[in-house]
Amino acid sequence: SQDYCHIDSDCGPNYGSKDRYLLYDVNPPEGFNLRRDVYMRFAILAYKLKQSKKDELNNFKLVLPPWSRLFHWKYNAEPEHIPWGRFFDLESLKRFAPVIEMYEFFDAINQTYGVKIDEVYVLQHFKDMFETGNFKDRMQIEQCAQKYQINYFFYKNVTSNNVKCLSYHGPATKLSQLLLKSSAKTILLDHAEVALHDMFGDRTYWQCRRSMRFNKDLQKIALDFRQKYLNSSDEFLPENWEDEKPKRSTKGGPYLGVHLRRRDFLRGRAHQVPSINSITQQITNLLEKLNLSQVFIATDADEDEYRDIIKNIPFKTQRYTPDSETREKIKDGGVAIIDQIICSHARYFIGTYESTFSFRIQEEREILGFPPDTTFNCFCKENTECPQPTRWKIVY
Ligand SMILES: C[C@@H]1O[C@H](OP(=O)(O)OP(=O)(O)OC[C@H]2O[C@@H](n3cnc4c(=O)[nH]c(N)nc43)[C@H](O)[C@@H]2O)[C@@H](O)[C@H](O)[C@@H]1O
Repeated sequence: SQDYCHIDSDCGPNYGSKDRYLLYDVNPPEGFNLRRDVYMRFAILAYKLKQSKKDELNNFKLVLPPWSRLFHWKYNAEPEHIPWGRFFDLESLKRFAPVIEMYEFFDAINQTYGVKIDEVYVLQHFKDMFETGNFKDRMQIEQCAQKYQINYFFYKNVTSNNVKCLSYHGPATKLSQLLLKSSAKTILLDHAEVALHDMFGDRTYWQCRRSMRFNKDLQKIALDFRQKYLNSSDEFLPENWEDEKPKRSTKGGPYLGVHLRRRDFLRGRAHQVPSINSITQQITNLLEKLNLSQVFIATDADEDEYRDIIKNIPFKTQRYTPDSETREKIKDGGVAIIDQIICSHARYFIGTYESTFSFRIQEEREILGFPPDTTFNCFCKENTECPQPTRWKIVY
């Protein structure tokens, strides 16, 4: 019979230490770039806990949920647990908040037979929130609104005997009240996306965002591509994000960067998504207006659709397509990041209305120091004017 590691049993090398572990998981259908935003809410919580350290209960490490079975990605082996270090620079993340990879957590508590999480809280919205318009910050253990199935990160041997549903409205940082009342060694918050940002767009938000530097191998692939095909070399950023200074003078490489979200957006957002003809027109007009002769297109469109998009653009077009060996190594997430890096270094960027993929590119360009006019642009349904993205400018 299996045995599990409990708070009382000193079954791992670090189990006797004062470290506590905060785990979180996100609603399965959520995509890569919303998950990056949820990470920020919890990294800021971990950062603030560390700053306010008063008692020994306040000793949390935030465990990074592996990238398992994302709805939009293809996985070869099932199930696959991709650690954060494959996409991000762990050292940079750790300079902001005390985060660790899931495998480091497993090592620390020695889960030879599996892990039983001491306390699990499944976050849910208050049932009456929209009816009564009560948007005050509050939290309360309530009946689960939906049947809940334990399936943490697609690990069969991560379970819990102590699961409660927590109706919640407020920023993730308010959860510190709950965490510091408990003395559990391991706490998992599921449906973490229910908790909001503490202060969206303030200095701490941007520090956290700046700490999310990409994995260095991916940065190198993107730089090689820009040098080889787009006549673009690197923009200066200091080695350490903490040394970055405000600037607005970045010019970017001599190309237009485009992010075109297609696939499920064609169904879910048909009233906003432009036709192929309209896209061709808008790209051509922009290239002429900006006096640029090449465009880099990041898109989730398939090859046929991509060919239809570029066939009537009378300028040089580029798309990043890795060979099969590279794709196997960097996965769909790596390709997405390389697309984002290349778009974020363009002289001018135009993205897709309300796509979090485009939002992350805009943030990257804010960090790089581009003038906002060259960043906060999106395609219109027709080749006319339409609402443009909110300008969430960087704060230092
Ligand atoms: C309709 C909603 O859309 C939301 O997507 P949205 O905000 O665009 O932003 P993402 O969640 O990042 O987009 C979903 C996935 O599509 C792929 N993708 C999109 N655009 C590109 C691109 O230009 N290049 C590459 N390489 N990959 C791309 C990528 O795998 C990304 O993780 C989802 O998060 C929600 O779950 C929901 O599906």
